[in-house]
Parts: sequence; structure tokens; C-alpha cells
Amino acid sequence: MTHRSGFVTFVGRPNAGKSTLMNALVGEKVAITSSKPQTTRRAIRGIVHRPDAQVVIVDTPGMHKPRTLLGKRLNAVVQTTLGDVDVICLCVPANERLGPGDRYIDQQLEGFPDARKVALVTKVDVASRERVAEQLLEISALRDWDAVIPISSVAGTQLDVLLDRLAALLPEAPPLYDAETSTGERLDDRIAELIREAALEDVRDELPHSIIVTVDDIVARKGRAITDVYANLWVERDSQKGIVIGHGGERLRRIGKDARLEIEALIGQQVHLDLRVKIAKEWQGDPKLLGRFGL
Ligand SMILES: Nc1nc2c(ncn2[C@@H]2O[C@H](COP(=O)(O)OP(=O)(O)OP(=O)(O)O)[C@@H](O)[C@H]2O)c(=O)[nH]1
Repeated sequence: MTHRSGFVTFVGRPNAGKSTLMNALVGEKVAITSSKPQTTRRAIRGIVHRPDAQVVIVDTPGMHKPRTLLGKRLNAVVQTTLGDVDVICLCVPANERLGPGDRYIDQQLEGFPDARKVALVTKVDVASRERVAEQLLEISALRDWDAVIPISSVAGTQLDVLLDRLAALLPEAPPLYDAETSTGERLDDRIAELIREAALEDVRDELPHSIIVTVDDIVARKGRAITDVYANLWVERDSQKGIVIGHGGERLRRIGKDARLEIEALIGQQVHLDLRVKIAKEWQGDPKLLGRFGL
């Protein structure tokens, strides 16, 4: 049997469902997701193992016109990723009309002539059959795709069809990762992301973009099945600190508890989470701070 392996990435507007799709294909939460746009900040790898193929999925931030230095850096992450992959899938949600944002991203794909290109109409579970059909026609008109596939990550619709197509588009090569590996992410980065996810779901408006999480230390307690995690949740301004902490510390406790449960599920052990809220003044526009945060 021939074995294929290679890299696939999903591009699309913020909130198109890219991270959710990667998790559904990998079968594990390797990327956090949220209803807030621009959740993904790094190129996160998730690995799908099959007997005949290994599909390495690189999740990228959503592509958009940048407004901050952070936005510019996120776009740069996307550009670098696209230059390195075998297949690029453009994701367009079925429940939103194809717009200038999608066309802009489609045009960007011209810069990567060597990659195979697939169009995905996502979230078909929340659109009528007519709408899905319409969207398939519109996206088909954009270019000569290697495949056009309607899918739903939430309902699990056509994910097997998608994986078959992706595997077939990859070059013949031996596996790149060993069979146990589901992600290229480090444990501290995964934990920081789980804390950020818990915080994102709990705050409104522009605050999600201002939040970043760092992990100082992960320490297994001697002789006990419990791990101490020391983490910081950074915001940009004093007023935001108050919002995250909440009335009498209520919101921070809730975020901490939600995050702790997710971290426990990840490491399979009881966790004590020490979470501090700190201020990194206007970090989204500060090159030094962005560098310190690894962005
Ligand atoms: N109904 C439905 N909702 C979905 C589906 N896929 C994703 N979503 C929802 O759409 C929202 C955005 O999903 P994400 O996977 O975070 O989107 P993304 O494209 O990675 O977003 P960015 O990180 O902002 O680029 C979340 O609330 C998901 O639950 C789907 O197949 N069906």
C-alpha cells in the first residue's frame, strides 16, 4: 500500500469554522475555538493518522485586513504557513453570503501556485439545502478547485469524504509524526490556550482581543496525583482587569474553574490552577511585548 503524508491548511474569514474543523478531524481538542472572531493566534498543528496517510493540519489565524500590529503579525503567520503546505482549503460558512472578504482571501491563493486547492462550504447544519447549493455554485465559480465539498464539523457531515480527498491530494511519503502524536503543540502552550478559551467565553465586545495567557510553571506535587499550574492572564488596561476579575472576584473564579476542568481532562490528573490577572499596557501594538508573548 502506498503511504501519503503532508500538510493541509484551512483559510477563511475569522469565525469560518477552521479550528472546529481541525479538532473534528483530529478527534481531539488541539485548537481552542470560540464564537468570538480572531481566536486563533498561532499556526497550530493537528495530526490525523490513517493506515494509508498522515494528514498534518495547520490551523491558522483568520485572514483579514489588519488594524493592529498583532493583526499584521497574524497575517504574516498565515502567509508563511501557506507557502509550506501541500493543500489549502478555503472555508466559507454556508450561512453567510460569499463576500469581499472571501474574494480577497481567494485572490491571495494566487501567490501559492504549487498548493492544491479545495473549497469547503462549512456549517451546513445551520443552512437550508437551497442555501448550501447556492453557496456551492458561487464558490465553484471562483476558480478551478481540486475539490468542492460541503461539510459540518458539528454534525460530522462529510468529514470522511473530506479526509479521503485530502489524503489523495498529498504526496507519497512516509509518516512525519509517530502514531501517538496528535499535535505539535507544547503542553504549556496548550494549557495557556485552554485558559484563554475559558476567558473568551466569559467576556464581551473588544475585550477578547486584549486577553493573552502565559504559563510560568507546571509542577507535579511530590507523592500526590495533583499538578500545580501557575499562569497569568494579561489584559491591556486597568479597567479591563476589573472586568476580568468581576464582582468580588466572581468572574475570575468561574474562568479558573472552567479552565481547570479542561486542563484536568487534558493531563488526566487533578489540577490546582493559580491564575493571576496582570496588565501589559496596550500589548497588541507593542513590538517588545508581542515578542515576549511569542507573537
Ligand atoms: N453550527 C455550526 N457551528 C460551527 C461549525 N463549525 C464551527 N462552528 C462555530 O463557529 C464558531 C467559530 O468557529 P471556529 O472554529 O473558532 O472558527 P475559526 O475559523 O477557527 O475562527 P478564527 O479563530 O476567528 O479564525 C464557533 O462558535 C463554532 O462553534 C459547524 O459545523 N456548525
